[in-house]
Amino acid sequence: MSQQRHGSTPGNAPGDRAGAVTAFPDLPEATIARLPEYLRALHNLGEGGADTVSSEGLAAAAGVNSAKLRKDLSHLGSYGTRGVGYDVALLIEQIEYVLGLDQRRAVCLVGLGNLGHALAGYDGFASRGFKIVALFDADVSKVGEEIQGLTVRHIEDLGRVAVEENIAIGVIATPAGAAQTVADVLVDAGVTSILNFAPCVLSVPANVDVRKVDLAIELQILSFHEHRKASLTALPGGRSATAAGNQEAVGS
Ligand SMILES: NC(=O)c1ccc[n+]([C@@H]2O[C@H](COP(=O)([O-])OP(=O)(O)OC[C@H]3O[C@@H](n4cnc5c(N)ncnc54)[C@H](O)[C@@H]3O)[C@@H](O)[C@H]2O)c1
Repeated sequence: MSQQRHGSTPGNAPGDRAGAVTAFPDLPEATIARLPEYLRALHNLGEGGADTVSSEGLAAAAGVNSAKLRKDLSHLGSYGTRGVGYDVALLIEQIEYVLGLDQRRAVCLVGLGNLGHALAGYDGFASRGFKIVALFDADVSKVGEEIQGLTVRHIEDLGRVAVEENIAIGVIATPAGAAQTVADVLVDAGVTSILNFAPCVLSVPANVDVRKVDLAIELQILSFHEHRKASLTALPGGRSATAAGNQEAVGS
């Protein structure tokens, strides 16, 4: 098998955008979720001087199993070269193309409280294809504040600024009680992708994509795994005494 360039599979060639529009790869959600992990690992490998990487090497660097990785990359038409592996630069290009990272997306952030300040102050988004171009809050005492060279604007200005700045993605970092109102403002402004940090479900039109980030949910999932590990070690032959204590603590 040989590594195939974009275009060897219909519709994923950086140099063949017209084809891509007509046959954009229809990727499983789980694959889409892993592509950024591959990309991060590939950038690290490239910065470390690697030109090629085996599927096992990339899988280990991305923290997934290699069969899953090969399957994921086959969706992009990328199979690697037997005995050589994947071309790091080419694979970066392919993944960035599929994720749409070859176009820098303008992002706005709504809610400049504790979380909003941390997000606005983070300089790692730009290197990964995103630029925060506008900040909004409803609290007049925050309007006018400068954060990382941007001035906090009033939420009432969002509609106008979204058009001026061609904002593609809106990040919500307001309390849950305000998040739906903010989502409505974003949707009315033509924003079709929302990243929601508020712990609530948003109601949006079908053409709007919402991703939710909830650290409490992640902790609850880890809690489940802790609980399960404790249950297993409590079985005969396991570390029952310690496990029983853990299980009680997790389950309480
Ligand atoms: N996803 C996570 O893992 C995670 C972690 C921490 C906090 N959060 C959530 O993030 C949100 C923000 O948390 P925080 O600690 O920064 O809160 P905060 O109270 O410090 O800040 C909220 C900000 O939103 C602004 N705001 C309120 N209503 C608004 C509106 N209608 N339009 C524009 N701005 C408005 C407030 O003026 C304030 O500046 C909360 O919903 C919180 O539960 C999520």
